[in-house]
Amino acid sequence: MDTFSPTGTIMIVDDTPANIGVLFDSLSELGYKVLVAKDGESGLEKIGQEFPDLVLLDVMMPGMDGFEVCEKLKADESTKDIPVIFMTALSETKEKVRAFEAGAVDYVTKPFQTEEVNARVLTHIRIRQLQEDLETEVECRRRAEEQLKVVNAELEERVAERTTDLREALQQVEALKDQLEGQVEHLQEEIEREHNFSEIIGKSRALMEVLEKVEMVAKTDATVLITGESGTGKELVARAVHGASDLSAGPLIKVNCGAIAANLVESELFGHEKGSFTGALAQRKGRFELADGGTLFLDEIGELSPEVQVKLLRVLQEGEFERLGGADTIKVKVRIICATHRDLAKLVEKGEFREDLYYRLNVFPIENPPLRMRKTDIPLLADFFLDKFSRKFGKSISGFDEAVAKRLLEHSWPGNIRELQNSIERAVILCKGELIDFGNFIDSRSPDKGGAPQGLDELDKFERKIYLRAMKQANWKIGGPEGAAALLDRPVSTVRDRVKKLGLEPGDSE
Ligand SMILES: Nc1ncnc2c1ncn2[C@@H]1O[C@H](COP(=O)(O)OP(=O)(O)OP(=O)(O)O)[C@@H](O)[C@H]1O
Repeated sequence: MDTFSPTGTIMIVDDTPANIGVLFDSLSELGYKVLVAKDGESGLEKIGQEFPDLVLLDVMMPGMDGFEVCEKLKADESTKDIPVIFMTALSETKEKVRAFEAGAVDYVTKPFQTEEVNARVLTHIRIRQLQEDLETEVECRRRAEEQLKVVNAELEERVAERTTDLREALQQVEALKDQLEGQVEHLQEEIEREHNFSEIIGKSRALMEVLEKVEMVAKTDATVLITGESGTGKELVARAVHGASDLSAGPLIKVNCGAIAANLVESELFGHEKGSFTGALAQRKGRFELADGGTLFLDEIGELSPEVQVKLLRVLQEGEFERLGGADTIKVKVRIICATHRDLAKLVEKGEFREDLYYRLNVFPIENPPLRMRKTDIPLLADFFLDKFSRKFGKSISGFDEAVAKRLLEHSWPGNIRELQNSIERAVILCKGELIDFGNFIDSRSPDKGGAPQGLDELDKFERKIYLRAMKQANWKIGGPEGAAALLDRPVSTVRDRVKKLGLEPGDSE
């Protein structure tokens, strides 16, 4: 059902009062507000003031006729949308066409039926209102769309800003992650290194460089030549290379080339068949055979005799050898690590060491720095040995007194870590209190009788005493199984050097 009710303002422009009267009554009765004008000019003026919702316009009027009024209304932006219904007595189609051309929406023919006029008025008011509603809605939508566009643009801008922020943050996080991963890797390597080489005490840069080299070479099968002064831990480094290698499950066989009597070196290295020489009571496997599938550590390689150097070269080149007195060729897979405290290059120069063997051995050199070049390790090592020997001898010694701690750092340690270790072992034995003091470094029960040259410090004096005793016991022989070197468990060349430096001679007193 149509619920549209007649509301709004209607302007009647007509020069015939009777017409106005009829229309006024019937439209007012329906509920419209009705305005009237009696000619074109005043009608136009009133419409411009009141803006009615519809105009009923007479065509034939004195002065300005209906067509002209209508054209003027349509030409004015403020009134052009007001619907105009012509009232005409003309039945000529031409006139009606003209009315539409002037902008009318409809016409009624005079004399008119009020129902028809009412129905047309209501229809056009309704159309006009629907049109207005539509226009309002279109405008609302247009505004909403515009606002939406603005909001979208703002959002897009914010999203772009946020994306840039997030990207930057992400880049920073990634950089941080890389950095942290690097640090973790480095720390893991350090922990691993410390764990892998846990028996090697020290944190000095020089020692770390040695351990880095150990790690690098361990996984290869390259021959390693460890150099460095006596007592710097060359054997420990050799063990570390073996321990970190793929052969670690295999044996590590050590040969001290300097300690074996020259005539036995061959048999030691390559083995012998029963009866191959006097005293060869049974077949014996040499160290090369024993080391098969593992590592052979040739310590004091610089002490090898020229004959054995040739044989060693052959094994290294061909990986095979024969036992002494044997005919069978034995093949082995052995990784070689050698060590020396001597300058092999100099020995080559002097013709005491084969050049070709030197190059075979010197594939991957590792130089162990002397203790005086890594002083930061001294307190760590001293504490380590103090702890070790305190336990061993069941003593509770908490440390070193200040003077000793200072002296330990100042001493030049010609015998390196071995010397430090031996000094601390003796001091622990002699120590009666809780702290190691200077007195513990001198054997107080055998006072110095002036046999030692002046100028040696306490540690050197003690070393002198030890060497002198060993030399006396060995009847002043340095090499050989009963020589002083074997007694002291030190290389012949070292003992020879020290005896000379300490100025020891038969007849010296302690
Ligand atoms: N970094 C270290 N941490 C703990 N102990 C060490 C360290 N370096 C060496 N030592 C100890 O010092 C002693 C001497 O070390 P090692 O025998 O390895 O020295 P070397 O250089 O082979 O000596 P040489 O040339 O006289 O044979 C050993 O008892 C060893 O355990």
